[in-house]
Amino acid sequence: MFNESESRRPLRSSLPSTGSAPTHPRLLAWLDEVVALCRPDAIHYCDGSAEEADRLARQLIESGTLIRLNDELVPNSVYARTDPDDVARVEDQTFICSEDERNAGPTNNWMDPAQMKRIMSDLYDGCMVGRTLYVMPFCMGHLDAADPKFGVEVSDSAYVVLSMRIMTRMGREVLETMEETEADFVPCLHSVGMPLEPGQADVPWPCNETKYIVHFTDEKMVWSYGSGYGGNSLLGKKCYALRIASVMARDEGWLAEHMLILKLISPEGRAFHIAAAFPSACGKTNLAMLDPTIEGWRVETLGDDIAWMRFGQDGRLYATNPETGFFGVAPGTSFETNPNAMTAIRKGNSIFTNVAMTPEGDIWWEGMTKDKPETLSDWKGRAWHGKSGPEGGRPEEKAAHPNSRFCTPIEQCTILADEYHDPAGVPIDAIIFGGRRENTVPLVTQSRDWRHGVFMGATCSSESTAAAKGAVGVLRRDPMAMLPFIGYHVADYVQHWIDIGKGAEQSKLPKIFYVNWFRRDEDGRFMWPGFGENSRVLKWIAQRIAGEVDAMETPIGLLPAEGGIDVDGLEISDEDLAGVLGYQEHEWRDEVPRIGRWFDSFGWRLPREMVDELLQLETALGREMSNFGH
Ligand SMILES: Nc1nc2c(ncn2[C@@H]2O[C@H](COP(=O)(O)OP(=O)(O)OP(=O)(O)O)[C@@H](O)[C@H]2O)c(=O)[nH]1
Ligand SMILES: O=C([O-])CC(=O)C(=O)O
Ligand SMILES: [Mn+2]
Repeated sequence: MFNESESRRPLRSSLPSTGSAPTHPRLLAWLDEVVALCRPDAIHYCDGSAEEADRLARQLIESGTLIRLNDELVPNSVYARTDPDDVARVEDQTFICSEDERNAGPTNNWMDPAQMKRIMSDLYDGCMVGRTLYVMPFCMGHLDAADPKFGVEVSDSAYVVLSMRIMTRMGREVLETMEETEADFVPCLHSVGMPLEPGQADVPWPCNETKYIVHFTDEKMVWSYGSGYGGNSLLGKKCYALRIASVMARDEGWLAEHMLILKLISPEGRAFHIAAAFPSACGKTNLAMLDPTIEGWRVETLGDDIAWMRFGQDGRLYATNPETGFFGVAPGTSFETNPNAMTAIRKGNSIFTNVAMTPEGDIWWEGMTKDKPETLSDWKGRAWHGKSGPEGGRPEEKAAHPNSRFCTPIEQCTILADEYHDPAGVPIDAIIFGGRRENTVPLVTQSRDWRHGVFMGATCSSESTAAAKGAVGVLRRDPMAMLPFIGYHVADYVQHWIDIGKGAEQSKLPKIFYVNWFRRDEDGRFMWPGFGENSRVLKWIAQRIAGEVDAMETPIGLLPAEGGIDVDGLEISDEDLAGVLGYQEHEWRDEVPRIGRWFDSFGWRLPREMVDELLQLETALGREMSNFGH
């Protein structure tokens, strides 16, 4: 695959190695090529064991990449500070390299796969000199799933090994299953892009200014170079479970989505399964672990970031979480906002990246406690005293990077639903789309039907966050919260959603809702308290599914009727409540041409159904305008 066969290149078999080598023929052939190209000094075949993780953590602590945290406060946990320029996904440098440019579509960067391979092979040439190559067989989803999805990540970063072990099923058992069943796998090649010459000292966070996150979607292969940060380096997550899997899902008739999965249980004990898509840093982890403020209602967690949904024998859509950990946004997480996440985190066995640290060796971030500790060392390693900000910095700086993260095993979540362990997953009753909009989009809207729901998802928009490099707070369309993760043409993706609905028995399809927790008043204050109070919206959704409450038909969809949302005991002014629940016609009249321009960008592949929906919205708004005479 690299068009290289020079004899000076090292042979894998001549390298010092630890762990047991695979026998899988395709894997061996691929490893031979990687070794010849990247030229690591040694190779380690990961077994995924706790002993292996311990050993690697100790090495990384010694070399200065990791700091051990206080065992009494966060047991068995470590802390990493990245290079200040390697803190988020790099969407500009993320590519979908399909053979045919037209299949990448207008929302992805594209390059000819052969050209990309030439560029990256030059970068990979000798990129692991002085380093160890780690081989990580992994499985996204259950090993005993009907159609298990295997991958093998090879990386020169032990931080990646420790993180992959938390986030995926990784190691010996996976390899054995792959070998026994002669299963194919997605090759995922990762390098931090910083070789070490003999005698050259390493830096705490090796990376390269040049970064590429590349998906060969026809071949089903991932190449990542230059970044050690989560979404760029843990290749099972966004690269495989969303970008590559979305292509598989299109071809095989299922859905790979950027969604949390939760189980909502009513006071009578009735269970509702809900999948919800919000863009990065817009509230998936928080909703997945929600602690309801309303009497008698409970939430159990199934997943907080990725959902794979397939039709079951009974014609219903079943969701599974292919991951085994949380890679959650730290700032804003507290015992008040997300007690379940805090409890899971406090059990330890976690990796914290770019948070702040107290002198006692505890973690801290903005929003964790009301008051900032007196002394801290921040995510850049600078000392903080009192309120004055970092030494040599500005007082308004944050001690934890806004995209700092905790990486924690999902099993530590005390409200994990039993069904998480079921390879068949859970039947989904409702799908929620959402975004971060300071205006226009009401707290909750139900779609009239599947097609209208797909329209809501396809036109979903959000203000950008710190989860990706670039300006924060810029409004962009983010279809189904998948904008950075669709592995093919966005129009075909929306068509796929429409087709999923067409092929199904309508009454068995999940109901679709659109929510917005982020509406603000003129002073920029959030009008809806959010977090645990979002349970009031979930209750309305459950009651809609059960047919227990009425809704109001409006041009934009079905809104809660007067008194429909349970606000018993909620501290909210009538003005704020009306402000979040209602919709402003003038805002929607402004929204229609924006949606039109968004759809224009799809080109001729834009599904006809979406044009119809937009026309219907426009007409309904027009009619409404004349009805009310303004
Ligand atoms: N105002 C408000 N903020 C919220 C709410 N839910 C979450 N947030 C904030 O949104 C930010 C991100 O929330 P997360 O739940 O971590 O987002 P996510 O969608 O899981 O993010 P990724 O892991 O990047 O995919 C945090 O700062 C939260 O405090 C809410 O209901 N209201
Ligand atoms: O992928 C990452 O780095 C973190 C994440 O969940 C997201 O950005 O949606
Ligand atoms: Mn995410």
